[in-house]
Amino acid sequence: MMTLPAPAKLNLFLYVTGRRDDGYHNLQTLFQFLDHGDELGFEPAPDGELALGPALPGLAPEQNLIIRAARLLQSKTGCTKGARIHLTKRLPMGGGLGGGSSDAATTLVALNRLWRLGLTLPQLARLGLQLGADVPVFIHGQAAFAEGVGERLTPATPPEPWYLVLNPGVEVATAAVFQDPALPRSSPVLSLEQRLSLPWENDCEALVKKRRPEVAKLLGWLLEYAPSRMTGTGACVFASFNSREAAENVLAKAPPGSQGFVAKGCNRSPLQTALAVLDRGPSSDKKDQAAMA
Ligand SMILES: C[C@](O)(CO)[C@H](O)COP(=O)(O)OP(=O)(O)OC[C@H]1O[C@@H](n2ccc(N)nc2=O)[C@H](O)[C@@H]1O
Ligand SMILES: Nc1ncnc2c1ncn2[C@@H]1O[C@H](COP(=O)(O)OP(=O)(O)OP(=O)(O)O)[C@@H](O)[C@H]1O
Repeated sequence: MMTLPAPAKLNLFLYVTGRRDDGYHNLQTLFQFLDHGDELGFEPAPDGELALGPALPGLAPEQNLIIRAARLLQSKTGCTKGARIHLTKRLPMGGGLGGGSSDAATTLVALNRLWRLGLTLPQLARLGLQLGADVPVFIHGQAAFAEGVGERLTPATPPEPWYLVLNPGVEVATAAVFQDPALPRSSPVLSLEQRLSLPWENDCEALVKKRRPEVAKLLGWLLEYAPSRMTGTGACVFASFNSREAAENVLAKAPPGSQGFVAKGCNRSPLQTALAVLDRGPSSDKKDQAAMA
């Protein structure tokens, strides 16, 4: 079984700079990964068979981005191989942590290896974009300033603090936020340097706080302890700390009904780190040990 992580992302800032003719929005956002997320296991299966378990409540397997990613890869390459996929779901759905997109990205990268298709990361990222605006950054696996709908990526190296992520327990549909007439859509297009030097904000935050009092309440609570924001289109909120211990101390006091976790910000995706370990293989570990002895 090939086991690989599907990490969460945070949008450290998120500005909406305009609406395109197709209804999608141009953004300027800073993506960073977390060392916390879902986990996927992949095993070969015959005759193009695709099986996924356990099922996610309320989501038919054919709608799951994991199966959609696998089918897309089969149809684009004509591959007739199959896979059995095991999903350990840890990320809240509709939480703004990109769980579905990350699952799709890990599936594309893993099956490209399992089925020996030889697609490059840019080719996989182009395929992934058909599944969701956030999929390409998960495939490239490097923290990035994203523009366009999220597909134009410039690598970035923001600080890597500890984060406390809190989930108010409500699901926010991304499409509903982008369709809302009250969403501000005219932030200026600035350079990465300008964006980094200005305060980091999220253009969706005020609207979601208004529509979802649970988000407003939790963010208000968290702001008492540390600088805090919403990620993506919500509903999760996050605050940064200098140490794991400081973040865990605040988690221990979190209001009843909220759920959360502490994780480290990573500019290199845990998926890339796991793939590098796979590539090195057990034999090169032994060689390293021998070289160090
Ligand atoms: C807002 C972010 O979370 C920032 O990371 C993402 O850009 C959202 O990415 P995602 O969940 O992969 O979104 P998609 O599945 O591609 O799109 C969901 C819906 O959100 C809207 N949408 C999404 C991304 C974008 N740049 N403009 C949009 O208007 C579209 O109505 C779309 O139908
Ligand atoms: N493997 C999957 N994991 C989670 N959601 C999935 C998956 N496949 C399909 N979905 C659908 O996608 C929707 C959004 O899920 P996701 O967890 O990616 O939201 P999100 O964290 O808000 O993402 P983003 O920040 O990219 O908007 C879910 O409500 C669900 O209907």
